Amino acid sequence: MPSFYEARKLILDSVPLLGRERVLITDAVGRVLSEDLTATWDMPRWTNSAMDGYAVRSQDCQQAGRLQVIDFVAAGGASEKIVTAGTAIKIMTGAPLPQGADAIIPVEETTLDGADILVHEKVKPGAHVRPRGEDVKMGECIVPRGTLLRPAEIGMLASYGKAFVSVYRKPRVAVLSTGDELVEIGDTLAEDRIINSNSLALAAALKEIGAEPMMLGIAADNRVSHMEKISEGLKADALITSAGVSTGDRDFVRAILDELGAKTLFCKVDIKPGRPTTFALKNDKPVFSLPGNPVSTMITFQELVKPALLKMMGHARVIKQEFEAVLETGLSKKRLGVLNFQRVKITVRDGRYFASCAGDQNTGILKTMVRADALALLPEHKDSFNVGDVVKVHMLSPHIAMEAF
Ligand SMILES: Nc1nc2c(c(=O)[nH]1)N[C@H]1C(S)=C(S)[C@@H](COP(=O)(O)OP(=O)(O)OC[C@H]3O[C@@H](n4cnc5c(N)ncnc54)[C@H](O)[C@@H]3O)O[C@H]1N2
Ligand code: MOO
Repeated sequence: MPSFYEARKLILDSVPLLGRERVLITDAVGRVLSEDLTATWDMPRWTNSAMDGYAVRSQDCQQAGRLQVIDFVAAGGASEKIVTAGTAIKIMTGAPLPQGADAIIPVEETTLDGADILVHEKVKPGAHVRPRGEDVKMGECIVPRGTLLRPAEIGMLASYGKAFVSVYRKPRVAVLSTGDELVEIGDTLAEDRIINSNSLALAAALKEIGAEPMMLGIAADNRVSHMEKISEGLKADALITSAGVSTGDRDFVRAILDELGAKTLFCKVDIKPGRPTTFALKNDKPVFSLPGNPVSTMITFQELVKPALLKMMGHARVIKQEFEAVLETGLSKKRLGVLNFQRVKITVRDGRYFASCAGDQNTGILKTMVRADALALLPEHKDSFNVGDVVKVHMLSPHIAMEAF
C-alpha cells in the first residue's frame, strides 16, 4: 500500500497535460498561460516624465536660480522645442522628455514668476525621468508558461496588445456518486434516503480550482447502472466517483473499472481518512474513486485529486505547501503507522500559525470539516501530540491570509 506521498507522486507522474486554447484577455484571469510571452517593444516606449513639473537641464540647476518656460507638453503630445541653457518646458506625467532636458523638477518644488520659474534646490541628472525600457526590455520574457494569470499578468499582457492569449484547457471532470440510499437535492427525501451531497461538494471543489464539473448523477447499486455511468464518465478528461470502493457487498466501482479495461495503480492508501481511495488510468485518463463518507471524499479530493487536476491544467505549483503550526490543543490518533489528516482551526499571531482541534475527527462528522481551516498531517510514527508541539498543516481556506476588520 503506498504512503500518502508515494500515492500523490504516482498520481502526479501519471496524469497528462491538457491541450491549449486561445481565449480573450478579458476571460483569461484564473487561467494558466501555455506559452512564454516576450516583450515586443521596450516599456516604457519612450523616455518620459514621472511627475507633473518642468523638464530642465540638471547642469542649470546646481544652485537656486531662474529658468524661462518656453513650451508645454502633456502625455500624448511632444514638444518641438529644445531645452537650452536657462530654459525649461512645462511637462505632464507620461509626456516624452523634450530634447536637451535630462531631469524633471516637480511643480511643487518650484515657484512660478510670470513666464519664469524659480528653482530652489539642486537637481540631480535623471531626477524623475523614466528612461525608455526601464521596466521591460524588448525580447525579455514578460510572463512565462505555467503562470496563473492574475490581474497583474493581465495588465502586463494587455499593455503589449495581447488581445488573445494561449492557455491550458480547463478539464471537464465527470462526477459520479454511487449508492441506492442517495437522492438528488430537491427530489423527494424519503425516510430511508440521504441527499447526494458529495457530488455537489466535489462540483464546488472543481469550480474553486477552475475545472468544469460534468454531473453524472447517481449510479444505482447494480452492475448495469455502474457500467453505464462509468463508461459515460470516461469520455471526460477525468472521472471522480464517490463511494462504493470499500469492501461492502455492493461496492462495484473497482470491478467495473477493471471490466472496462482501466488499469488500477492503487486501491488503498496508507492514510486516515481515505484509506480505500482508488486511482486508475483508462488509457491516460485518470479515474479517482474516493471513499463515500463526505469528509473522506472532501479530504481525498484536496490531498490527491486537486494536485493532479492542477497539473493537468498546466499549473507550475500543484501541491499544498506544508506550514508549521503550534498546537493549542492536544491531538491524538487511534492507530500508529498511518498518516492522519486531522481537521484543525488556525489562528495567526505575530506571523505564526496556531492550530486547535476542530472537534470530533470521525469521518461521519461533517460539522468539523465545516469548522476546519486546515488539515494537520499527523505522521505515521507517533500517536499523541501535545500542546506546544509543532505539526505540519495543509491550509484549506483562502481566508487564512485575510483578517477581520
Ligand atoms: N469492513 C470494512 N468496512 C469499511 C471499511 C473497511 O476497511 N472495512 N472502510 C471504511 C471506510 S474507512 C470508509 S471511508 C468507508 C468507505 O466506503 P465506500 O467508499 O464504499 O462508501 P459507502 O460505504 O458507500 O458510503 C460511506 C458513507 O458515506 C455516505 N455517502 C455515500 N455517498 C454519499 C454521497 N454521494 N453523498 C453523501 N453521503 C454519501 C453513505 O451513505 C455512507 O454513510 O467504508 C468503511 N467501511
Ligand atoms: O478511509 Mo475512511 O475514508 O477513513 O473514512
